[in-house]
Amino acid sequence: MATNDELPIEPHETFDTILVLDFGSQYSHLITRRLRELNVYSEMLPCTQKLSELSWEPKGIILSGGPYSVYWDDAPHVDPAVFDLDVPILGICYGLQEIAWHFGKNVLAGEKREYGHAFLKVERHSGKNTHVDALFNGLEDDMEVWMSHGDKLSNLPPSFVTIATTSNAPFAGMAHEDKPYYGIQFHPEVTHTPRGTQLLKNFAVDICKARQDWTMGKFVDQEIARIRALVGEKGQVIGAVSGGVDSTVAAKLMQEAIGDRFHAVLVDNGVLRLKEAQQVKETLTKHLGINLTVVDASERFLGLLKGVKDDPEKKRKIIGNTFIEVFQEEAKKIAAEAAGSSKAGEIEWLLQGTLYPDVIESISFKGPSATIKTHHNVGGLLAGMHLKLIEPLRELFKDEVRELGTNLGIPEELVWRHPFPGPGIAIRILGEVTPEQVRIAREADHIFIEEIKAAGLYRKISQAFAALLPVKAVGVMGDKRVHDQVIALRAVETSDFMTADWYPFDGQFLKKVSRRIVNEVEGVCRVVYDITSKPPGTIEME
Ligand SMILES: Nc1ncnc2c1ncn2[C@@H]1O[C@H](COP(=O)(O)OP(=O)(O)OP(=O)(O)O)[C@@H](O)[C@H]1O
Ligand SMILES: O=c1[nH]c(=O)c2[nH+]cn([C@@H]3O[C@H](COP(=O)(O)O)[C@@H](O)[C@H]3O)c2[nH]1
Ligand SMILES: NC(=O)CC[C@H](N)C(=O)O
Ligand SMILES: [Mg+2]
Repeated sequence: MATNDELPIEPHETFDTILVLDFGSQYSHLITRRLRELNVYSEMLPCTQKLSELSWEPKGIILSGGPYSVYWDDAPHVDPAVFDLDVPILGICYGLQEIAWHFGKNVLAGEKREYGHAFLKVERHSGKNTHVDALFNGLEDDMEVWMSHGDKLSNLPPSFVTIATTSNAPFAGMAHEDKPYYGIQFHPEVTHTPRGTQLLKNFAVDICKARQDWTMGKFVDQEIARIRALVGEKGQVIGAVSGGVDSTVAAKLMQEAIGDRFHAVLVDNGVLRLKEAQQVKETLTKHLGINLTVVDASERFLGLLKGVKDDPEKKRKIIGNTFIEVFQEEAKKIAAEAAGSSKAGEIEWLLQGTLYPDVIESISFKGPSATIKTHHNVGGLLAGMHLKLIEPLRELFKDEVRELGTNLGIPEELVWRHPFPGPGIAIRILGEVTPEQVRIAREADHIFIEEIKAAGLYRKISQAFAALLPVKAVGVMGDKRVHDQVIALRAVETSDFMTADWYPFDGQFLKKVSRRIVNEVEGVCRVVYDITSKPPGTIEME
């Protein structure tokens, strides 16, 4: 493990790094993911990144796809200084067009758009110019690829040769005769291009000569060393820990790094899942040795939520703000308790479970996307508390966090838990949140999840829950008329939670869940299944 003197501060300083410059494609982050799967470290920055402001040297640069046309007046362009760096460059789709535009201004709107599968013919040049073939080395002459473009090159820029064609795109692949510059019109990062990962490997490993040494184990060692150096010998850290995978993994890292100088706090806001606070406490304390305080603030939260009926944003704000208040009070208490002891230092740091997609969103050159709903945010704690942030997962994607959690010995059922929002069941109870409504929603949710697990479907589904609708329907139970509430089940499949599709359960499964909920949960006489994708729906109900 590194000592403080030789402390590796950022992964790009120790690992050979491929820089992805993002032009706004929906798939840009997948390029980074694919490279990391090859154990090549990669980071993504906006396409507008000034190279003079970059403090580290990439081994290679990939220009991503994007929704613009390079010939538009307001199209984004890469800092021309990338072509002065002595590193290989690969342009993908818009990226190819950007290279062509830089060298020849030769891109225009095609007569035919090309979306979906296409057959690529590779052109080899061995003999005179072997390096231009390097991108397709070891790949077949005919490849299935995936395209998504409307623009095309009118001709090759000077000094480039064709390395691949499709029936609609005579310049589907090009390479510079002397320099390691390549462009491809198709997307190697999507699974619909079956040999795409091999192509990215050819670029990163063979052409850029990047070492394949990015592993979770090394990342953990570095991160622990970095945390120790940041916090110092005495510093104390407080962390909001929900029992969700992100905050649990972050907490485990902190605990490994600084032991009992890390204080994890779980706020029971009265709208957690059934018996959740107890279970999380047990898992974190007993199995993971994390010093967790559960603050029971359920009455306070439910008191504040009383009477809030028609405005979901109001619920979210009440919960978000009260989280902050409770957390601040707790930080003060911990500091006061530690004040007398010899090891005590001030609480200067706040742990957050920020992931790479959140970072990407906030650095996007397009700016953050429109607010659909206010996600409760521990970042809001900063103003009053003057805490500095530690975000050990800020370079990782969710599936990498799961891998890291597994490496750290966190039990599988915790690592693979479905995400659960901070405002909890409150945003799954449409209408007023009362203790009785919480009971109904919780019990129904518990049955639904129990059945999903029993059917072996939990890992196939990305997120599932029961919501409680604010309407009553008539039913007949035991020959008596009932007038009770309606539960809506929701289960979705998604890779990034930005878009999602509802899960196609079979009828028998739904029958069983419905029967159990109506029989076992008092106050419910009907169950419906939500078959809305996102968009236009969102995953949560409010
Ligand atoms: N009940 C809670 N008590 C303390 N902190 C919480 C609570 N709920 C949420 N948080 C904080 O808010 C952060 C964001 O919540 P979010 O649900 O996105 O992440 P998570 O709970 O760690 O993981 P997951 O996405 O798997 O649910 C958490 O990482 C945690 O710091
Ligand atoms: O910690 C959180 N605080 C919130 O306020 C919040 N709102 C939504 N979510 C989660 O975000 C993902 C996308 O949800 P939506 O489609 O409903 O926006 C889903 O996984 C949601 O559960 C939240 N998580
Ligand atoms: N996917 C892309 O990068 C598309 C690039 C460009 N907008 C085109 O239509 O050709
Ligand atoms: Mg959560």
